[in-house]
Order: sequence, then C-alpha cells, then structure tokens
Amino acid sequence: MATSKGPVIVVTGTPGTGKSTLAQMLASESPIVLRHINVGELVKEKKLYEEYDDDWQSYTVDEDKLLDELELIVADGGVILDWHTCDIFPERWPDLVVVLRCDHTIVWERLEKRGYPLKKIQENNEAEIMQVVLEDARSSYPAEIVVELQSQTTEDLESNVTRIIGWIEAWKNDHPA
Ligand SMILES: Nc1ncnc2c1ncn2[C@@H]1O[C@H](COP(=O)(O)OP(=O)(O)O)[C@@H](O)[C@H]1O
Repeated sequence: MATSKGPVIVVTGTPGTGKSTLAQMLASESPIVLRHINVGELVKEKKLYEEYDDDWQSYTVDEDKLLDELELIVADGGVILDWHTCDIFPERWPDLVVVLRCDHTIVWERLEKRGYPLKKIQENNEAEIMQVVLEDARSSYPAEIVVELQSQTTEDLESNVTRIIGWIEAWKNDHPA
C-alpha cells in the first residue's frame, strides 16, 4: 500500500536470518525516507500483547491491537516492516516482501549467541529447514512481490542491500513526487 511518500517493504524470515541488520541498512541508505519498524520491539513498547510466556521467553501478540497500530503507520507509506512472520499483514499492505534465508546451522549459532532457550532455538531451526516463513509469504502475497534472498555472509548482506535499493530507485522513478 504505497503512498506518495514511499513503498511498504516487508522484511521477514526466521529469527536470526538478519532482518533487523538488513532493514537498518536499507533505512539508512534508501533514496527515499523509509521508517524501520521492528515489529517485535513495537509490540513490547506499546504493550500489544496478551501475555508473556516465560517458558518460551516470548510475548503472545494481540494481533488485533498490533494491526490497528500498524495500519496507521502503513497508511503513511514509506515503511519497512521487520518481523519474523508476515501472514497477518493484509495482502494490500506490502509492495515488496523480502524473505531472508539462511543455513539452519548458522541460524542455530546466531540464536545461541542471543541466549535463546534451547527449545526456542530448536523450533526456529526446524522452521528454517521447513521454510515455513517462505511458504507463508508465498501463500499470502502475489508471487511477483515475494523475493527470497540468502543472508549468510557479509557479501550476501551487501548484495541484498544493493538489490533492494535498486528496487526502491525504480519505485521512485515510477512514482514521481
Ligand atoms: N548476512 C549476514 N552475514 C553475516 N552475519 C549476519 C548477516 N545478517 C545478520 N547477521 C548477524 O546475525 C545476527 C542476527 O541478525 P539480526 O539482524 O538480529 O536477525 P533477525 O532480525 O532476523 O533476528 C546478528 O549478530 C547479525 O550481525
């Protein structure tokens, strides 16, 4: 749901695949102002959850509240939504959906460093192997806006930034202010 201010880009993928790293770089290098929304942080900050699950060390998100909050942000355009799931976002929202992929052993190491409990690491590791986020993205949005990108190395990161910045440039040319 782009506005004259800019497109709506979803950056999604299993936790640890590199969404926030990529989204921050995109926000700082984009030729148009893009607001980076780390949805997990927003949920905590605005208390858009039902409860905190101690076992899983994660929040049970109140999806209605979250969607109401995001609707206002998305309506403004020029936003990067960074979250480990994407299928709750309405189909009309994104102009581009980037799904980051990573070797599951690397995801495991990254989540271990983050101090996640073992069962949470195992669950995410399995989700990456089963490409759950990619399948969800493909079943929720038109094929032509869903892009799968590898995010294992610094070279991957640089080439992903270059590629998406190229897409933003093209979007800008197609939507003169
Ligand atoms: N393409 C990459 N190559 C190497 N390390 C990366 C890459 N992307 C992310 N990382 C590292 O992996 C860790 C997790 O990245 P982060 O962006 O927090 O993932 P996410 O937001 O998907 O949970 C961080 O330590 C980050 O520096």
